[in-house]
Amino acid sequence: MANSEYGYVRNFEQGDALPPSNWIVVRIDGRGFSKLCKKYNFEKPNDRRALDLMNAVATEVVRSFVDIVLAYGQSDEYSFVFHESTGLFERRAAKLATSVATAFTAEYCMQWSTFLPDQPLARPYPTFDGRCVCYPKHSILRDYLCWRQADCHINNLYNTTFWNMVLKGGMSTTEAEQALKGTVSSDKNEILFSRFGINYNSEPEAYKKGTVVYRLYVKDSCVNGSLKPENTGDKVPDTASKTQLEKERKRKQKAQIVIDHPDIIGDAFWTAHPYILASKRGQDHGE
Ligand SMILES: Nc1nc2c(ncn2[C@@H]2O[C@H](COP(=O)(O)OP(=O)(O)OP(=O)(O)O)[C@@H](O)[C@H]2O)c(=O)[nH]1
Ligand SMILES: [Mg+2]
Ligand SMILES: [Mg+2]
Repeated sequence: MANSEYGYVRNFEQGDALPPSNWIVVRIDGRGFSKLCKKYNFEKPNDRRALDLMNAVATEVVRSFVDIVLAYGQSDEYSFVFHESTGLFERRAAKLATSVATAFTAEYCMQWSTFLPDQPLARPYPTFDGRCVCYPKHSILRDYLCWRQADCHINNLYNTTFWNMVLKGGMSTTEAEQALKGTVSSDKNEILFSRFGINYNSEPEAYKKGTVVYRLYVKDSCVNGSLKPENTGDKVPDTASKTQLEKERKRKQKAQIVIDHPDIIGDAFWTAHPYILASKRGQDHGE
């Protein structure tokens, strides 16, 4: 059929392969979740059940795409970081974004009743959009993750203060909005403490920092994020053999997946887990 008179229509398709040696972030975001959260009476500003659902779903997505090295989530979004060396779907942007977003959507709907058993899901069902962004350097990828975590903190501090003023302080939403105009972080901390007896620092880490999902490897079982080659002495081949790649894939599938709420702006998390963003052998760009 390829050579039929209709074959030429393929020429209208646009290539969308992402550049090599870039970290690829697929960020998914809930469509119209402001409305959805109202419809299902999600607790304000954070609904633990909805958050747990998002994290359980992200864990399954990480499990099913072995080239995802880390995922970071907050609110109705999750960023999935694919290793810079991934060859999945020939790095085609649309395939990556749609595959992750649809996997997330399907899993979210399937797991909904486990986390919100009293709220039967009805149409329009929750959906998530997805986009790919490339980061050419490990340091820029780190800045991207800092950006999302800082956003989580800023929004959570605002929302926590706002909803306390409304739900406990008896203000209307307009009054609370007006009162918070022009305030900085320390003002909000002070409002929370003096009016509601809340020490913001004691709020749950999951709300303040968002969630990180990653594979936990037993110490020393990996070299630069790759399986330590067996029976090769100290020699590490530049290009992994098919058997090695297959072994590595299996090891990733079996690895324990961790859900945690660490600070990812500072260095401590990255120093403790150097394999997460490690370049593979032969692909180190000397950063
Ligand atoms: N009540 C409540 N709302 C939440 C929770 N998590 C997320 N949201 C809401 O979800 C919305 C997410 O914001 P956006 O993604 O910017 O907006 P959206 O309505 O999803 O719109 P689009 O993403 O543009 O389709 C915000 O309104 C949040 O307040 C929660 O745990 N509780
Ligand atoms: Mg949204
Ligand atoms: Mg959002």
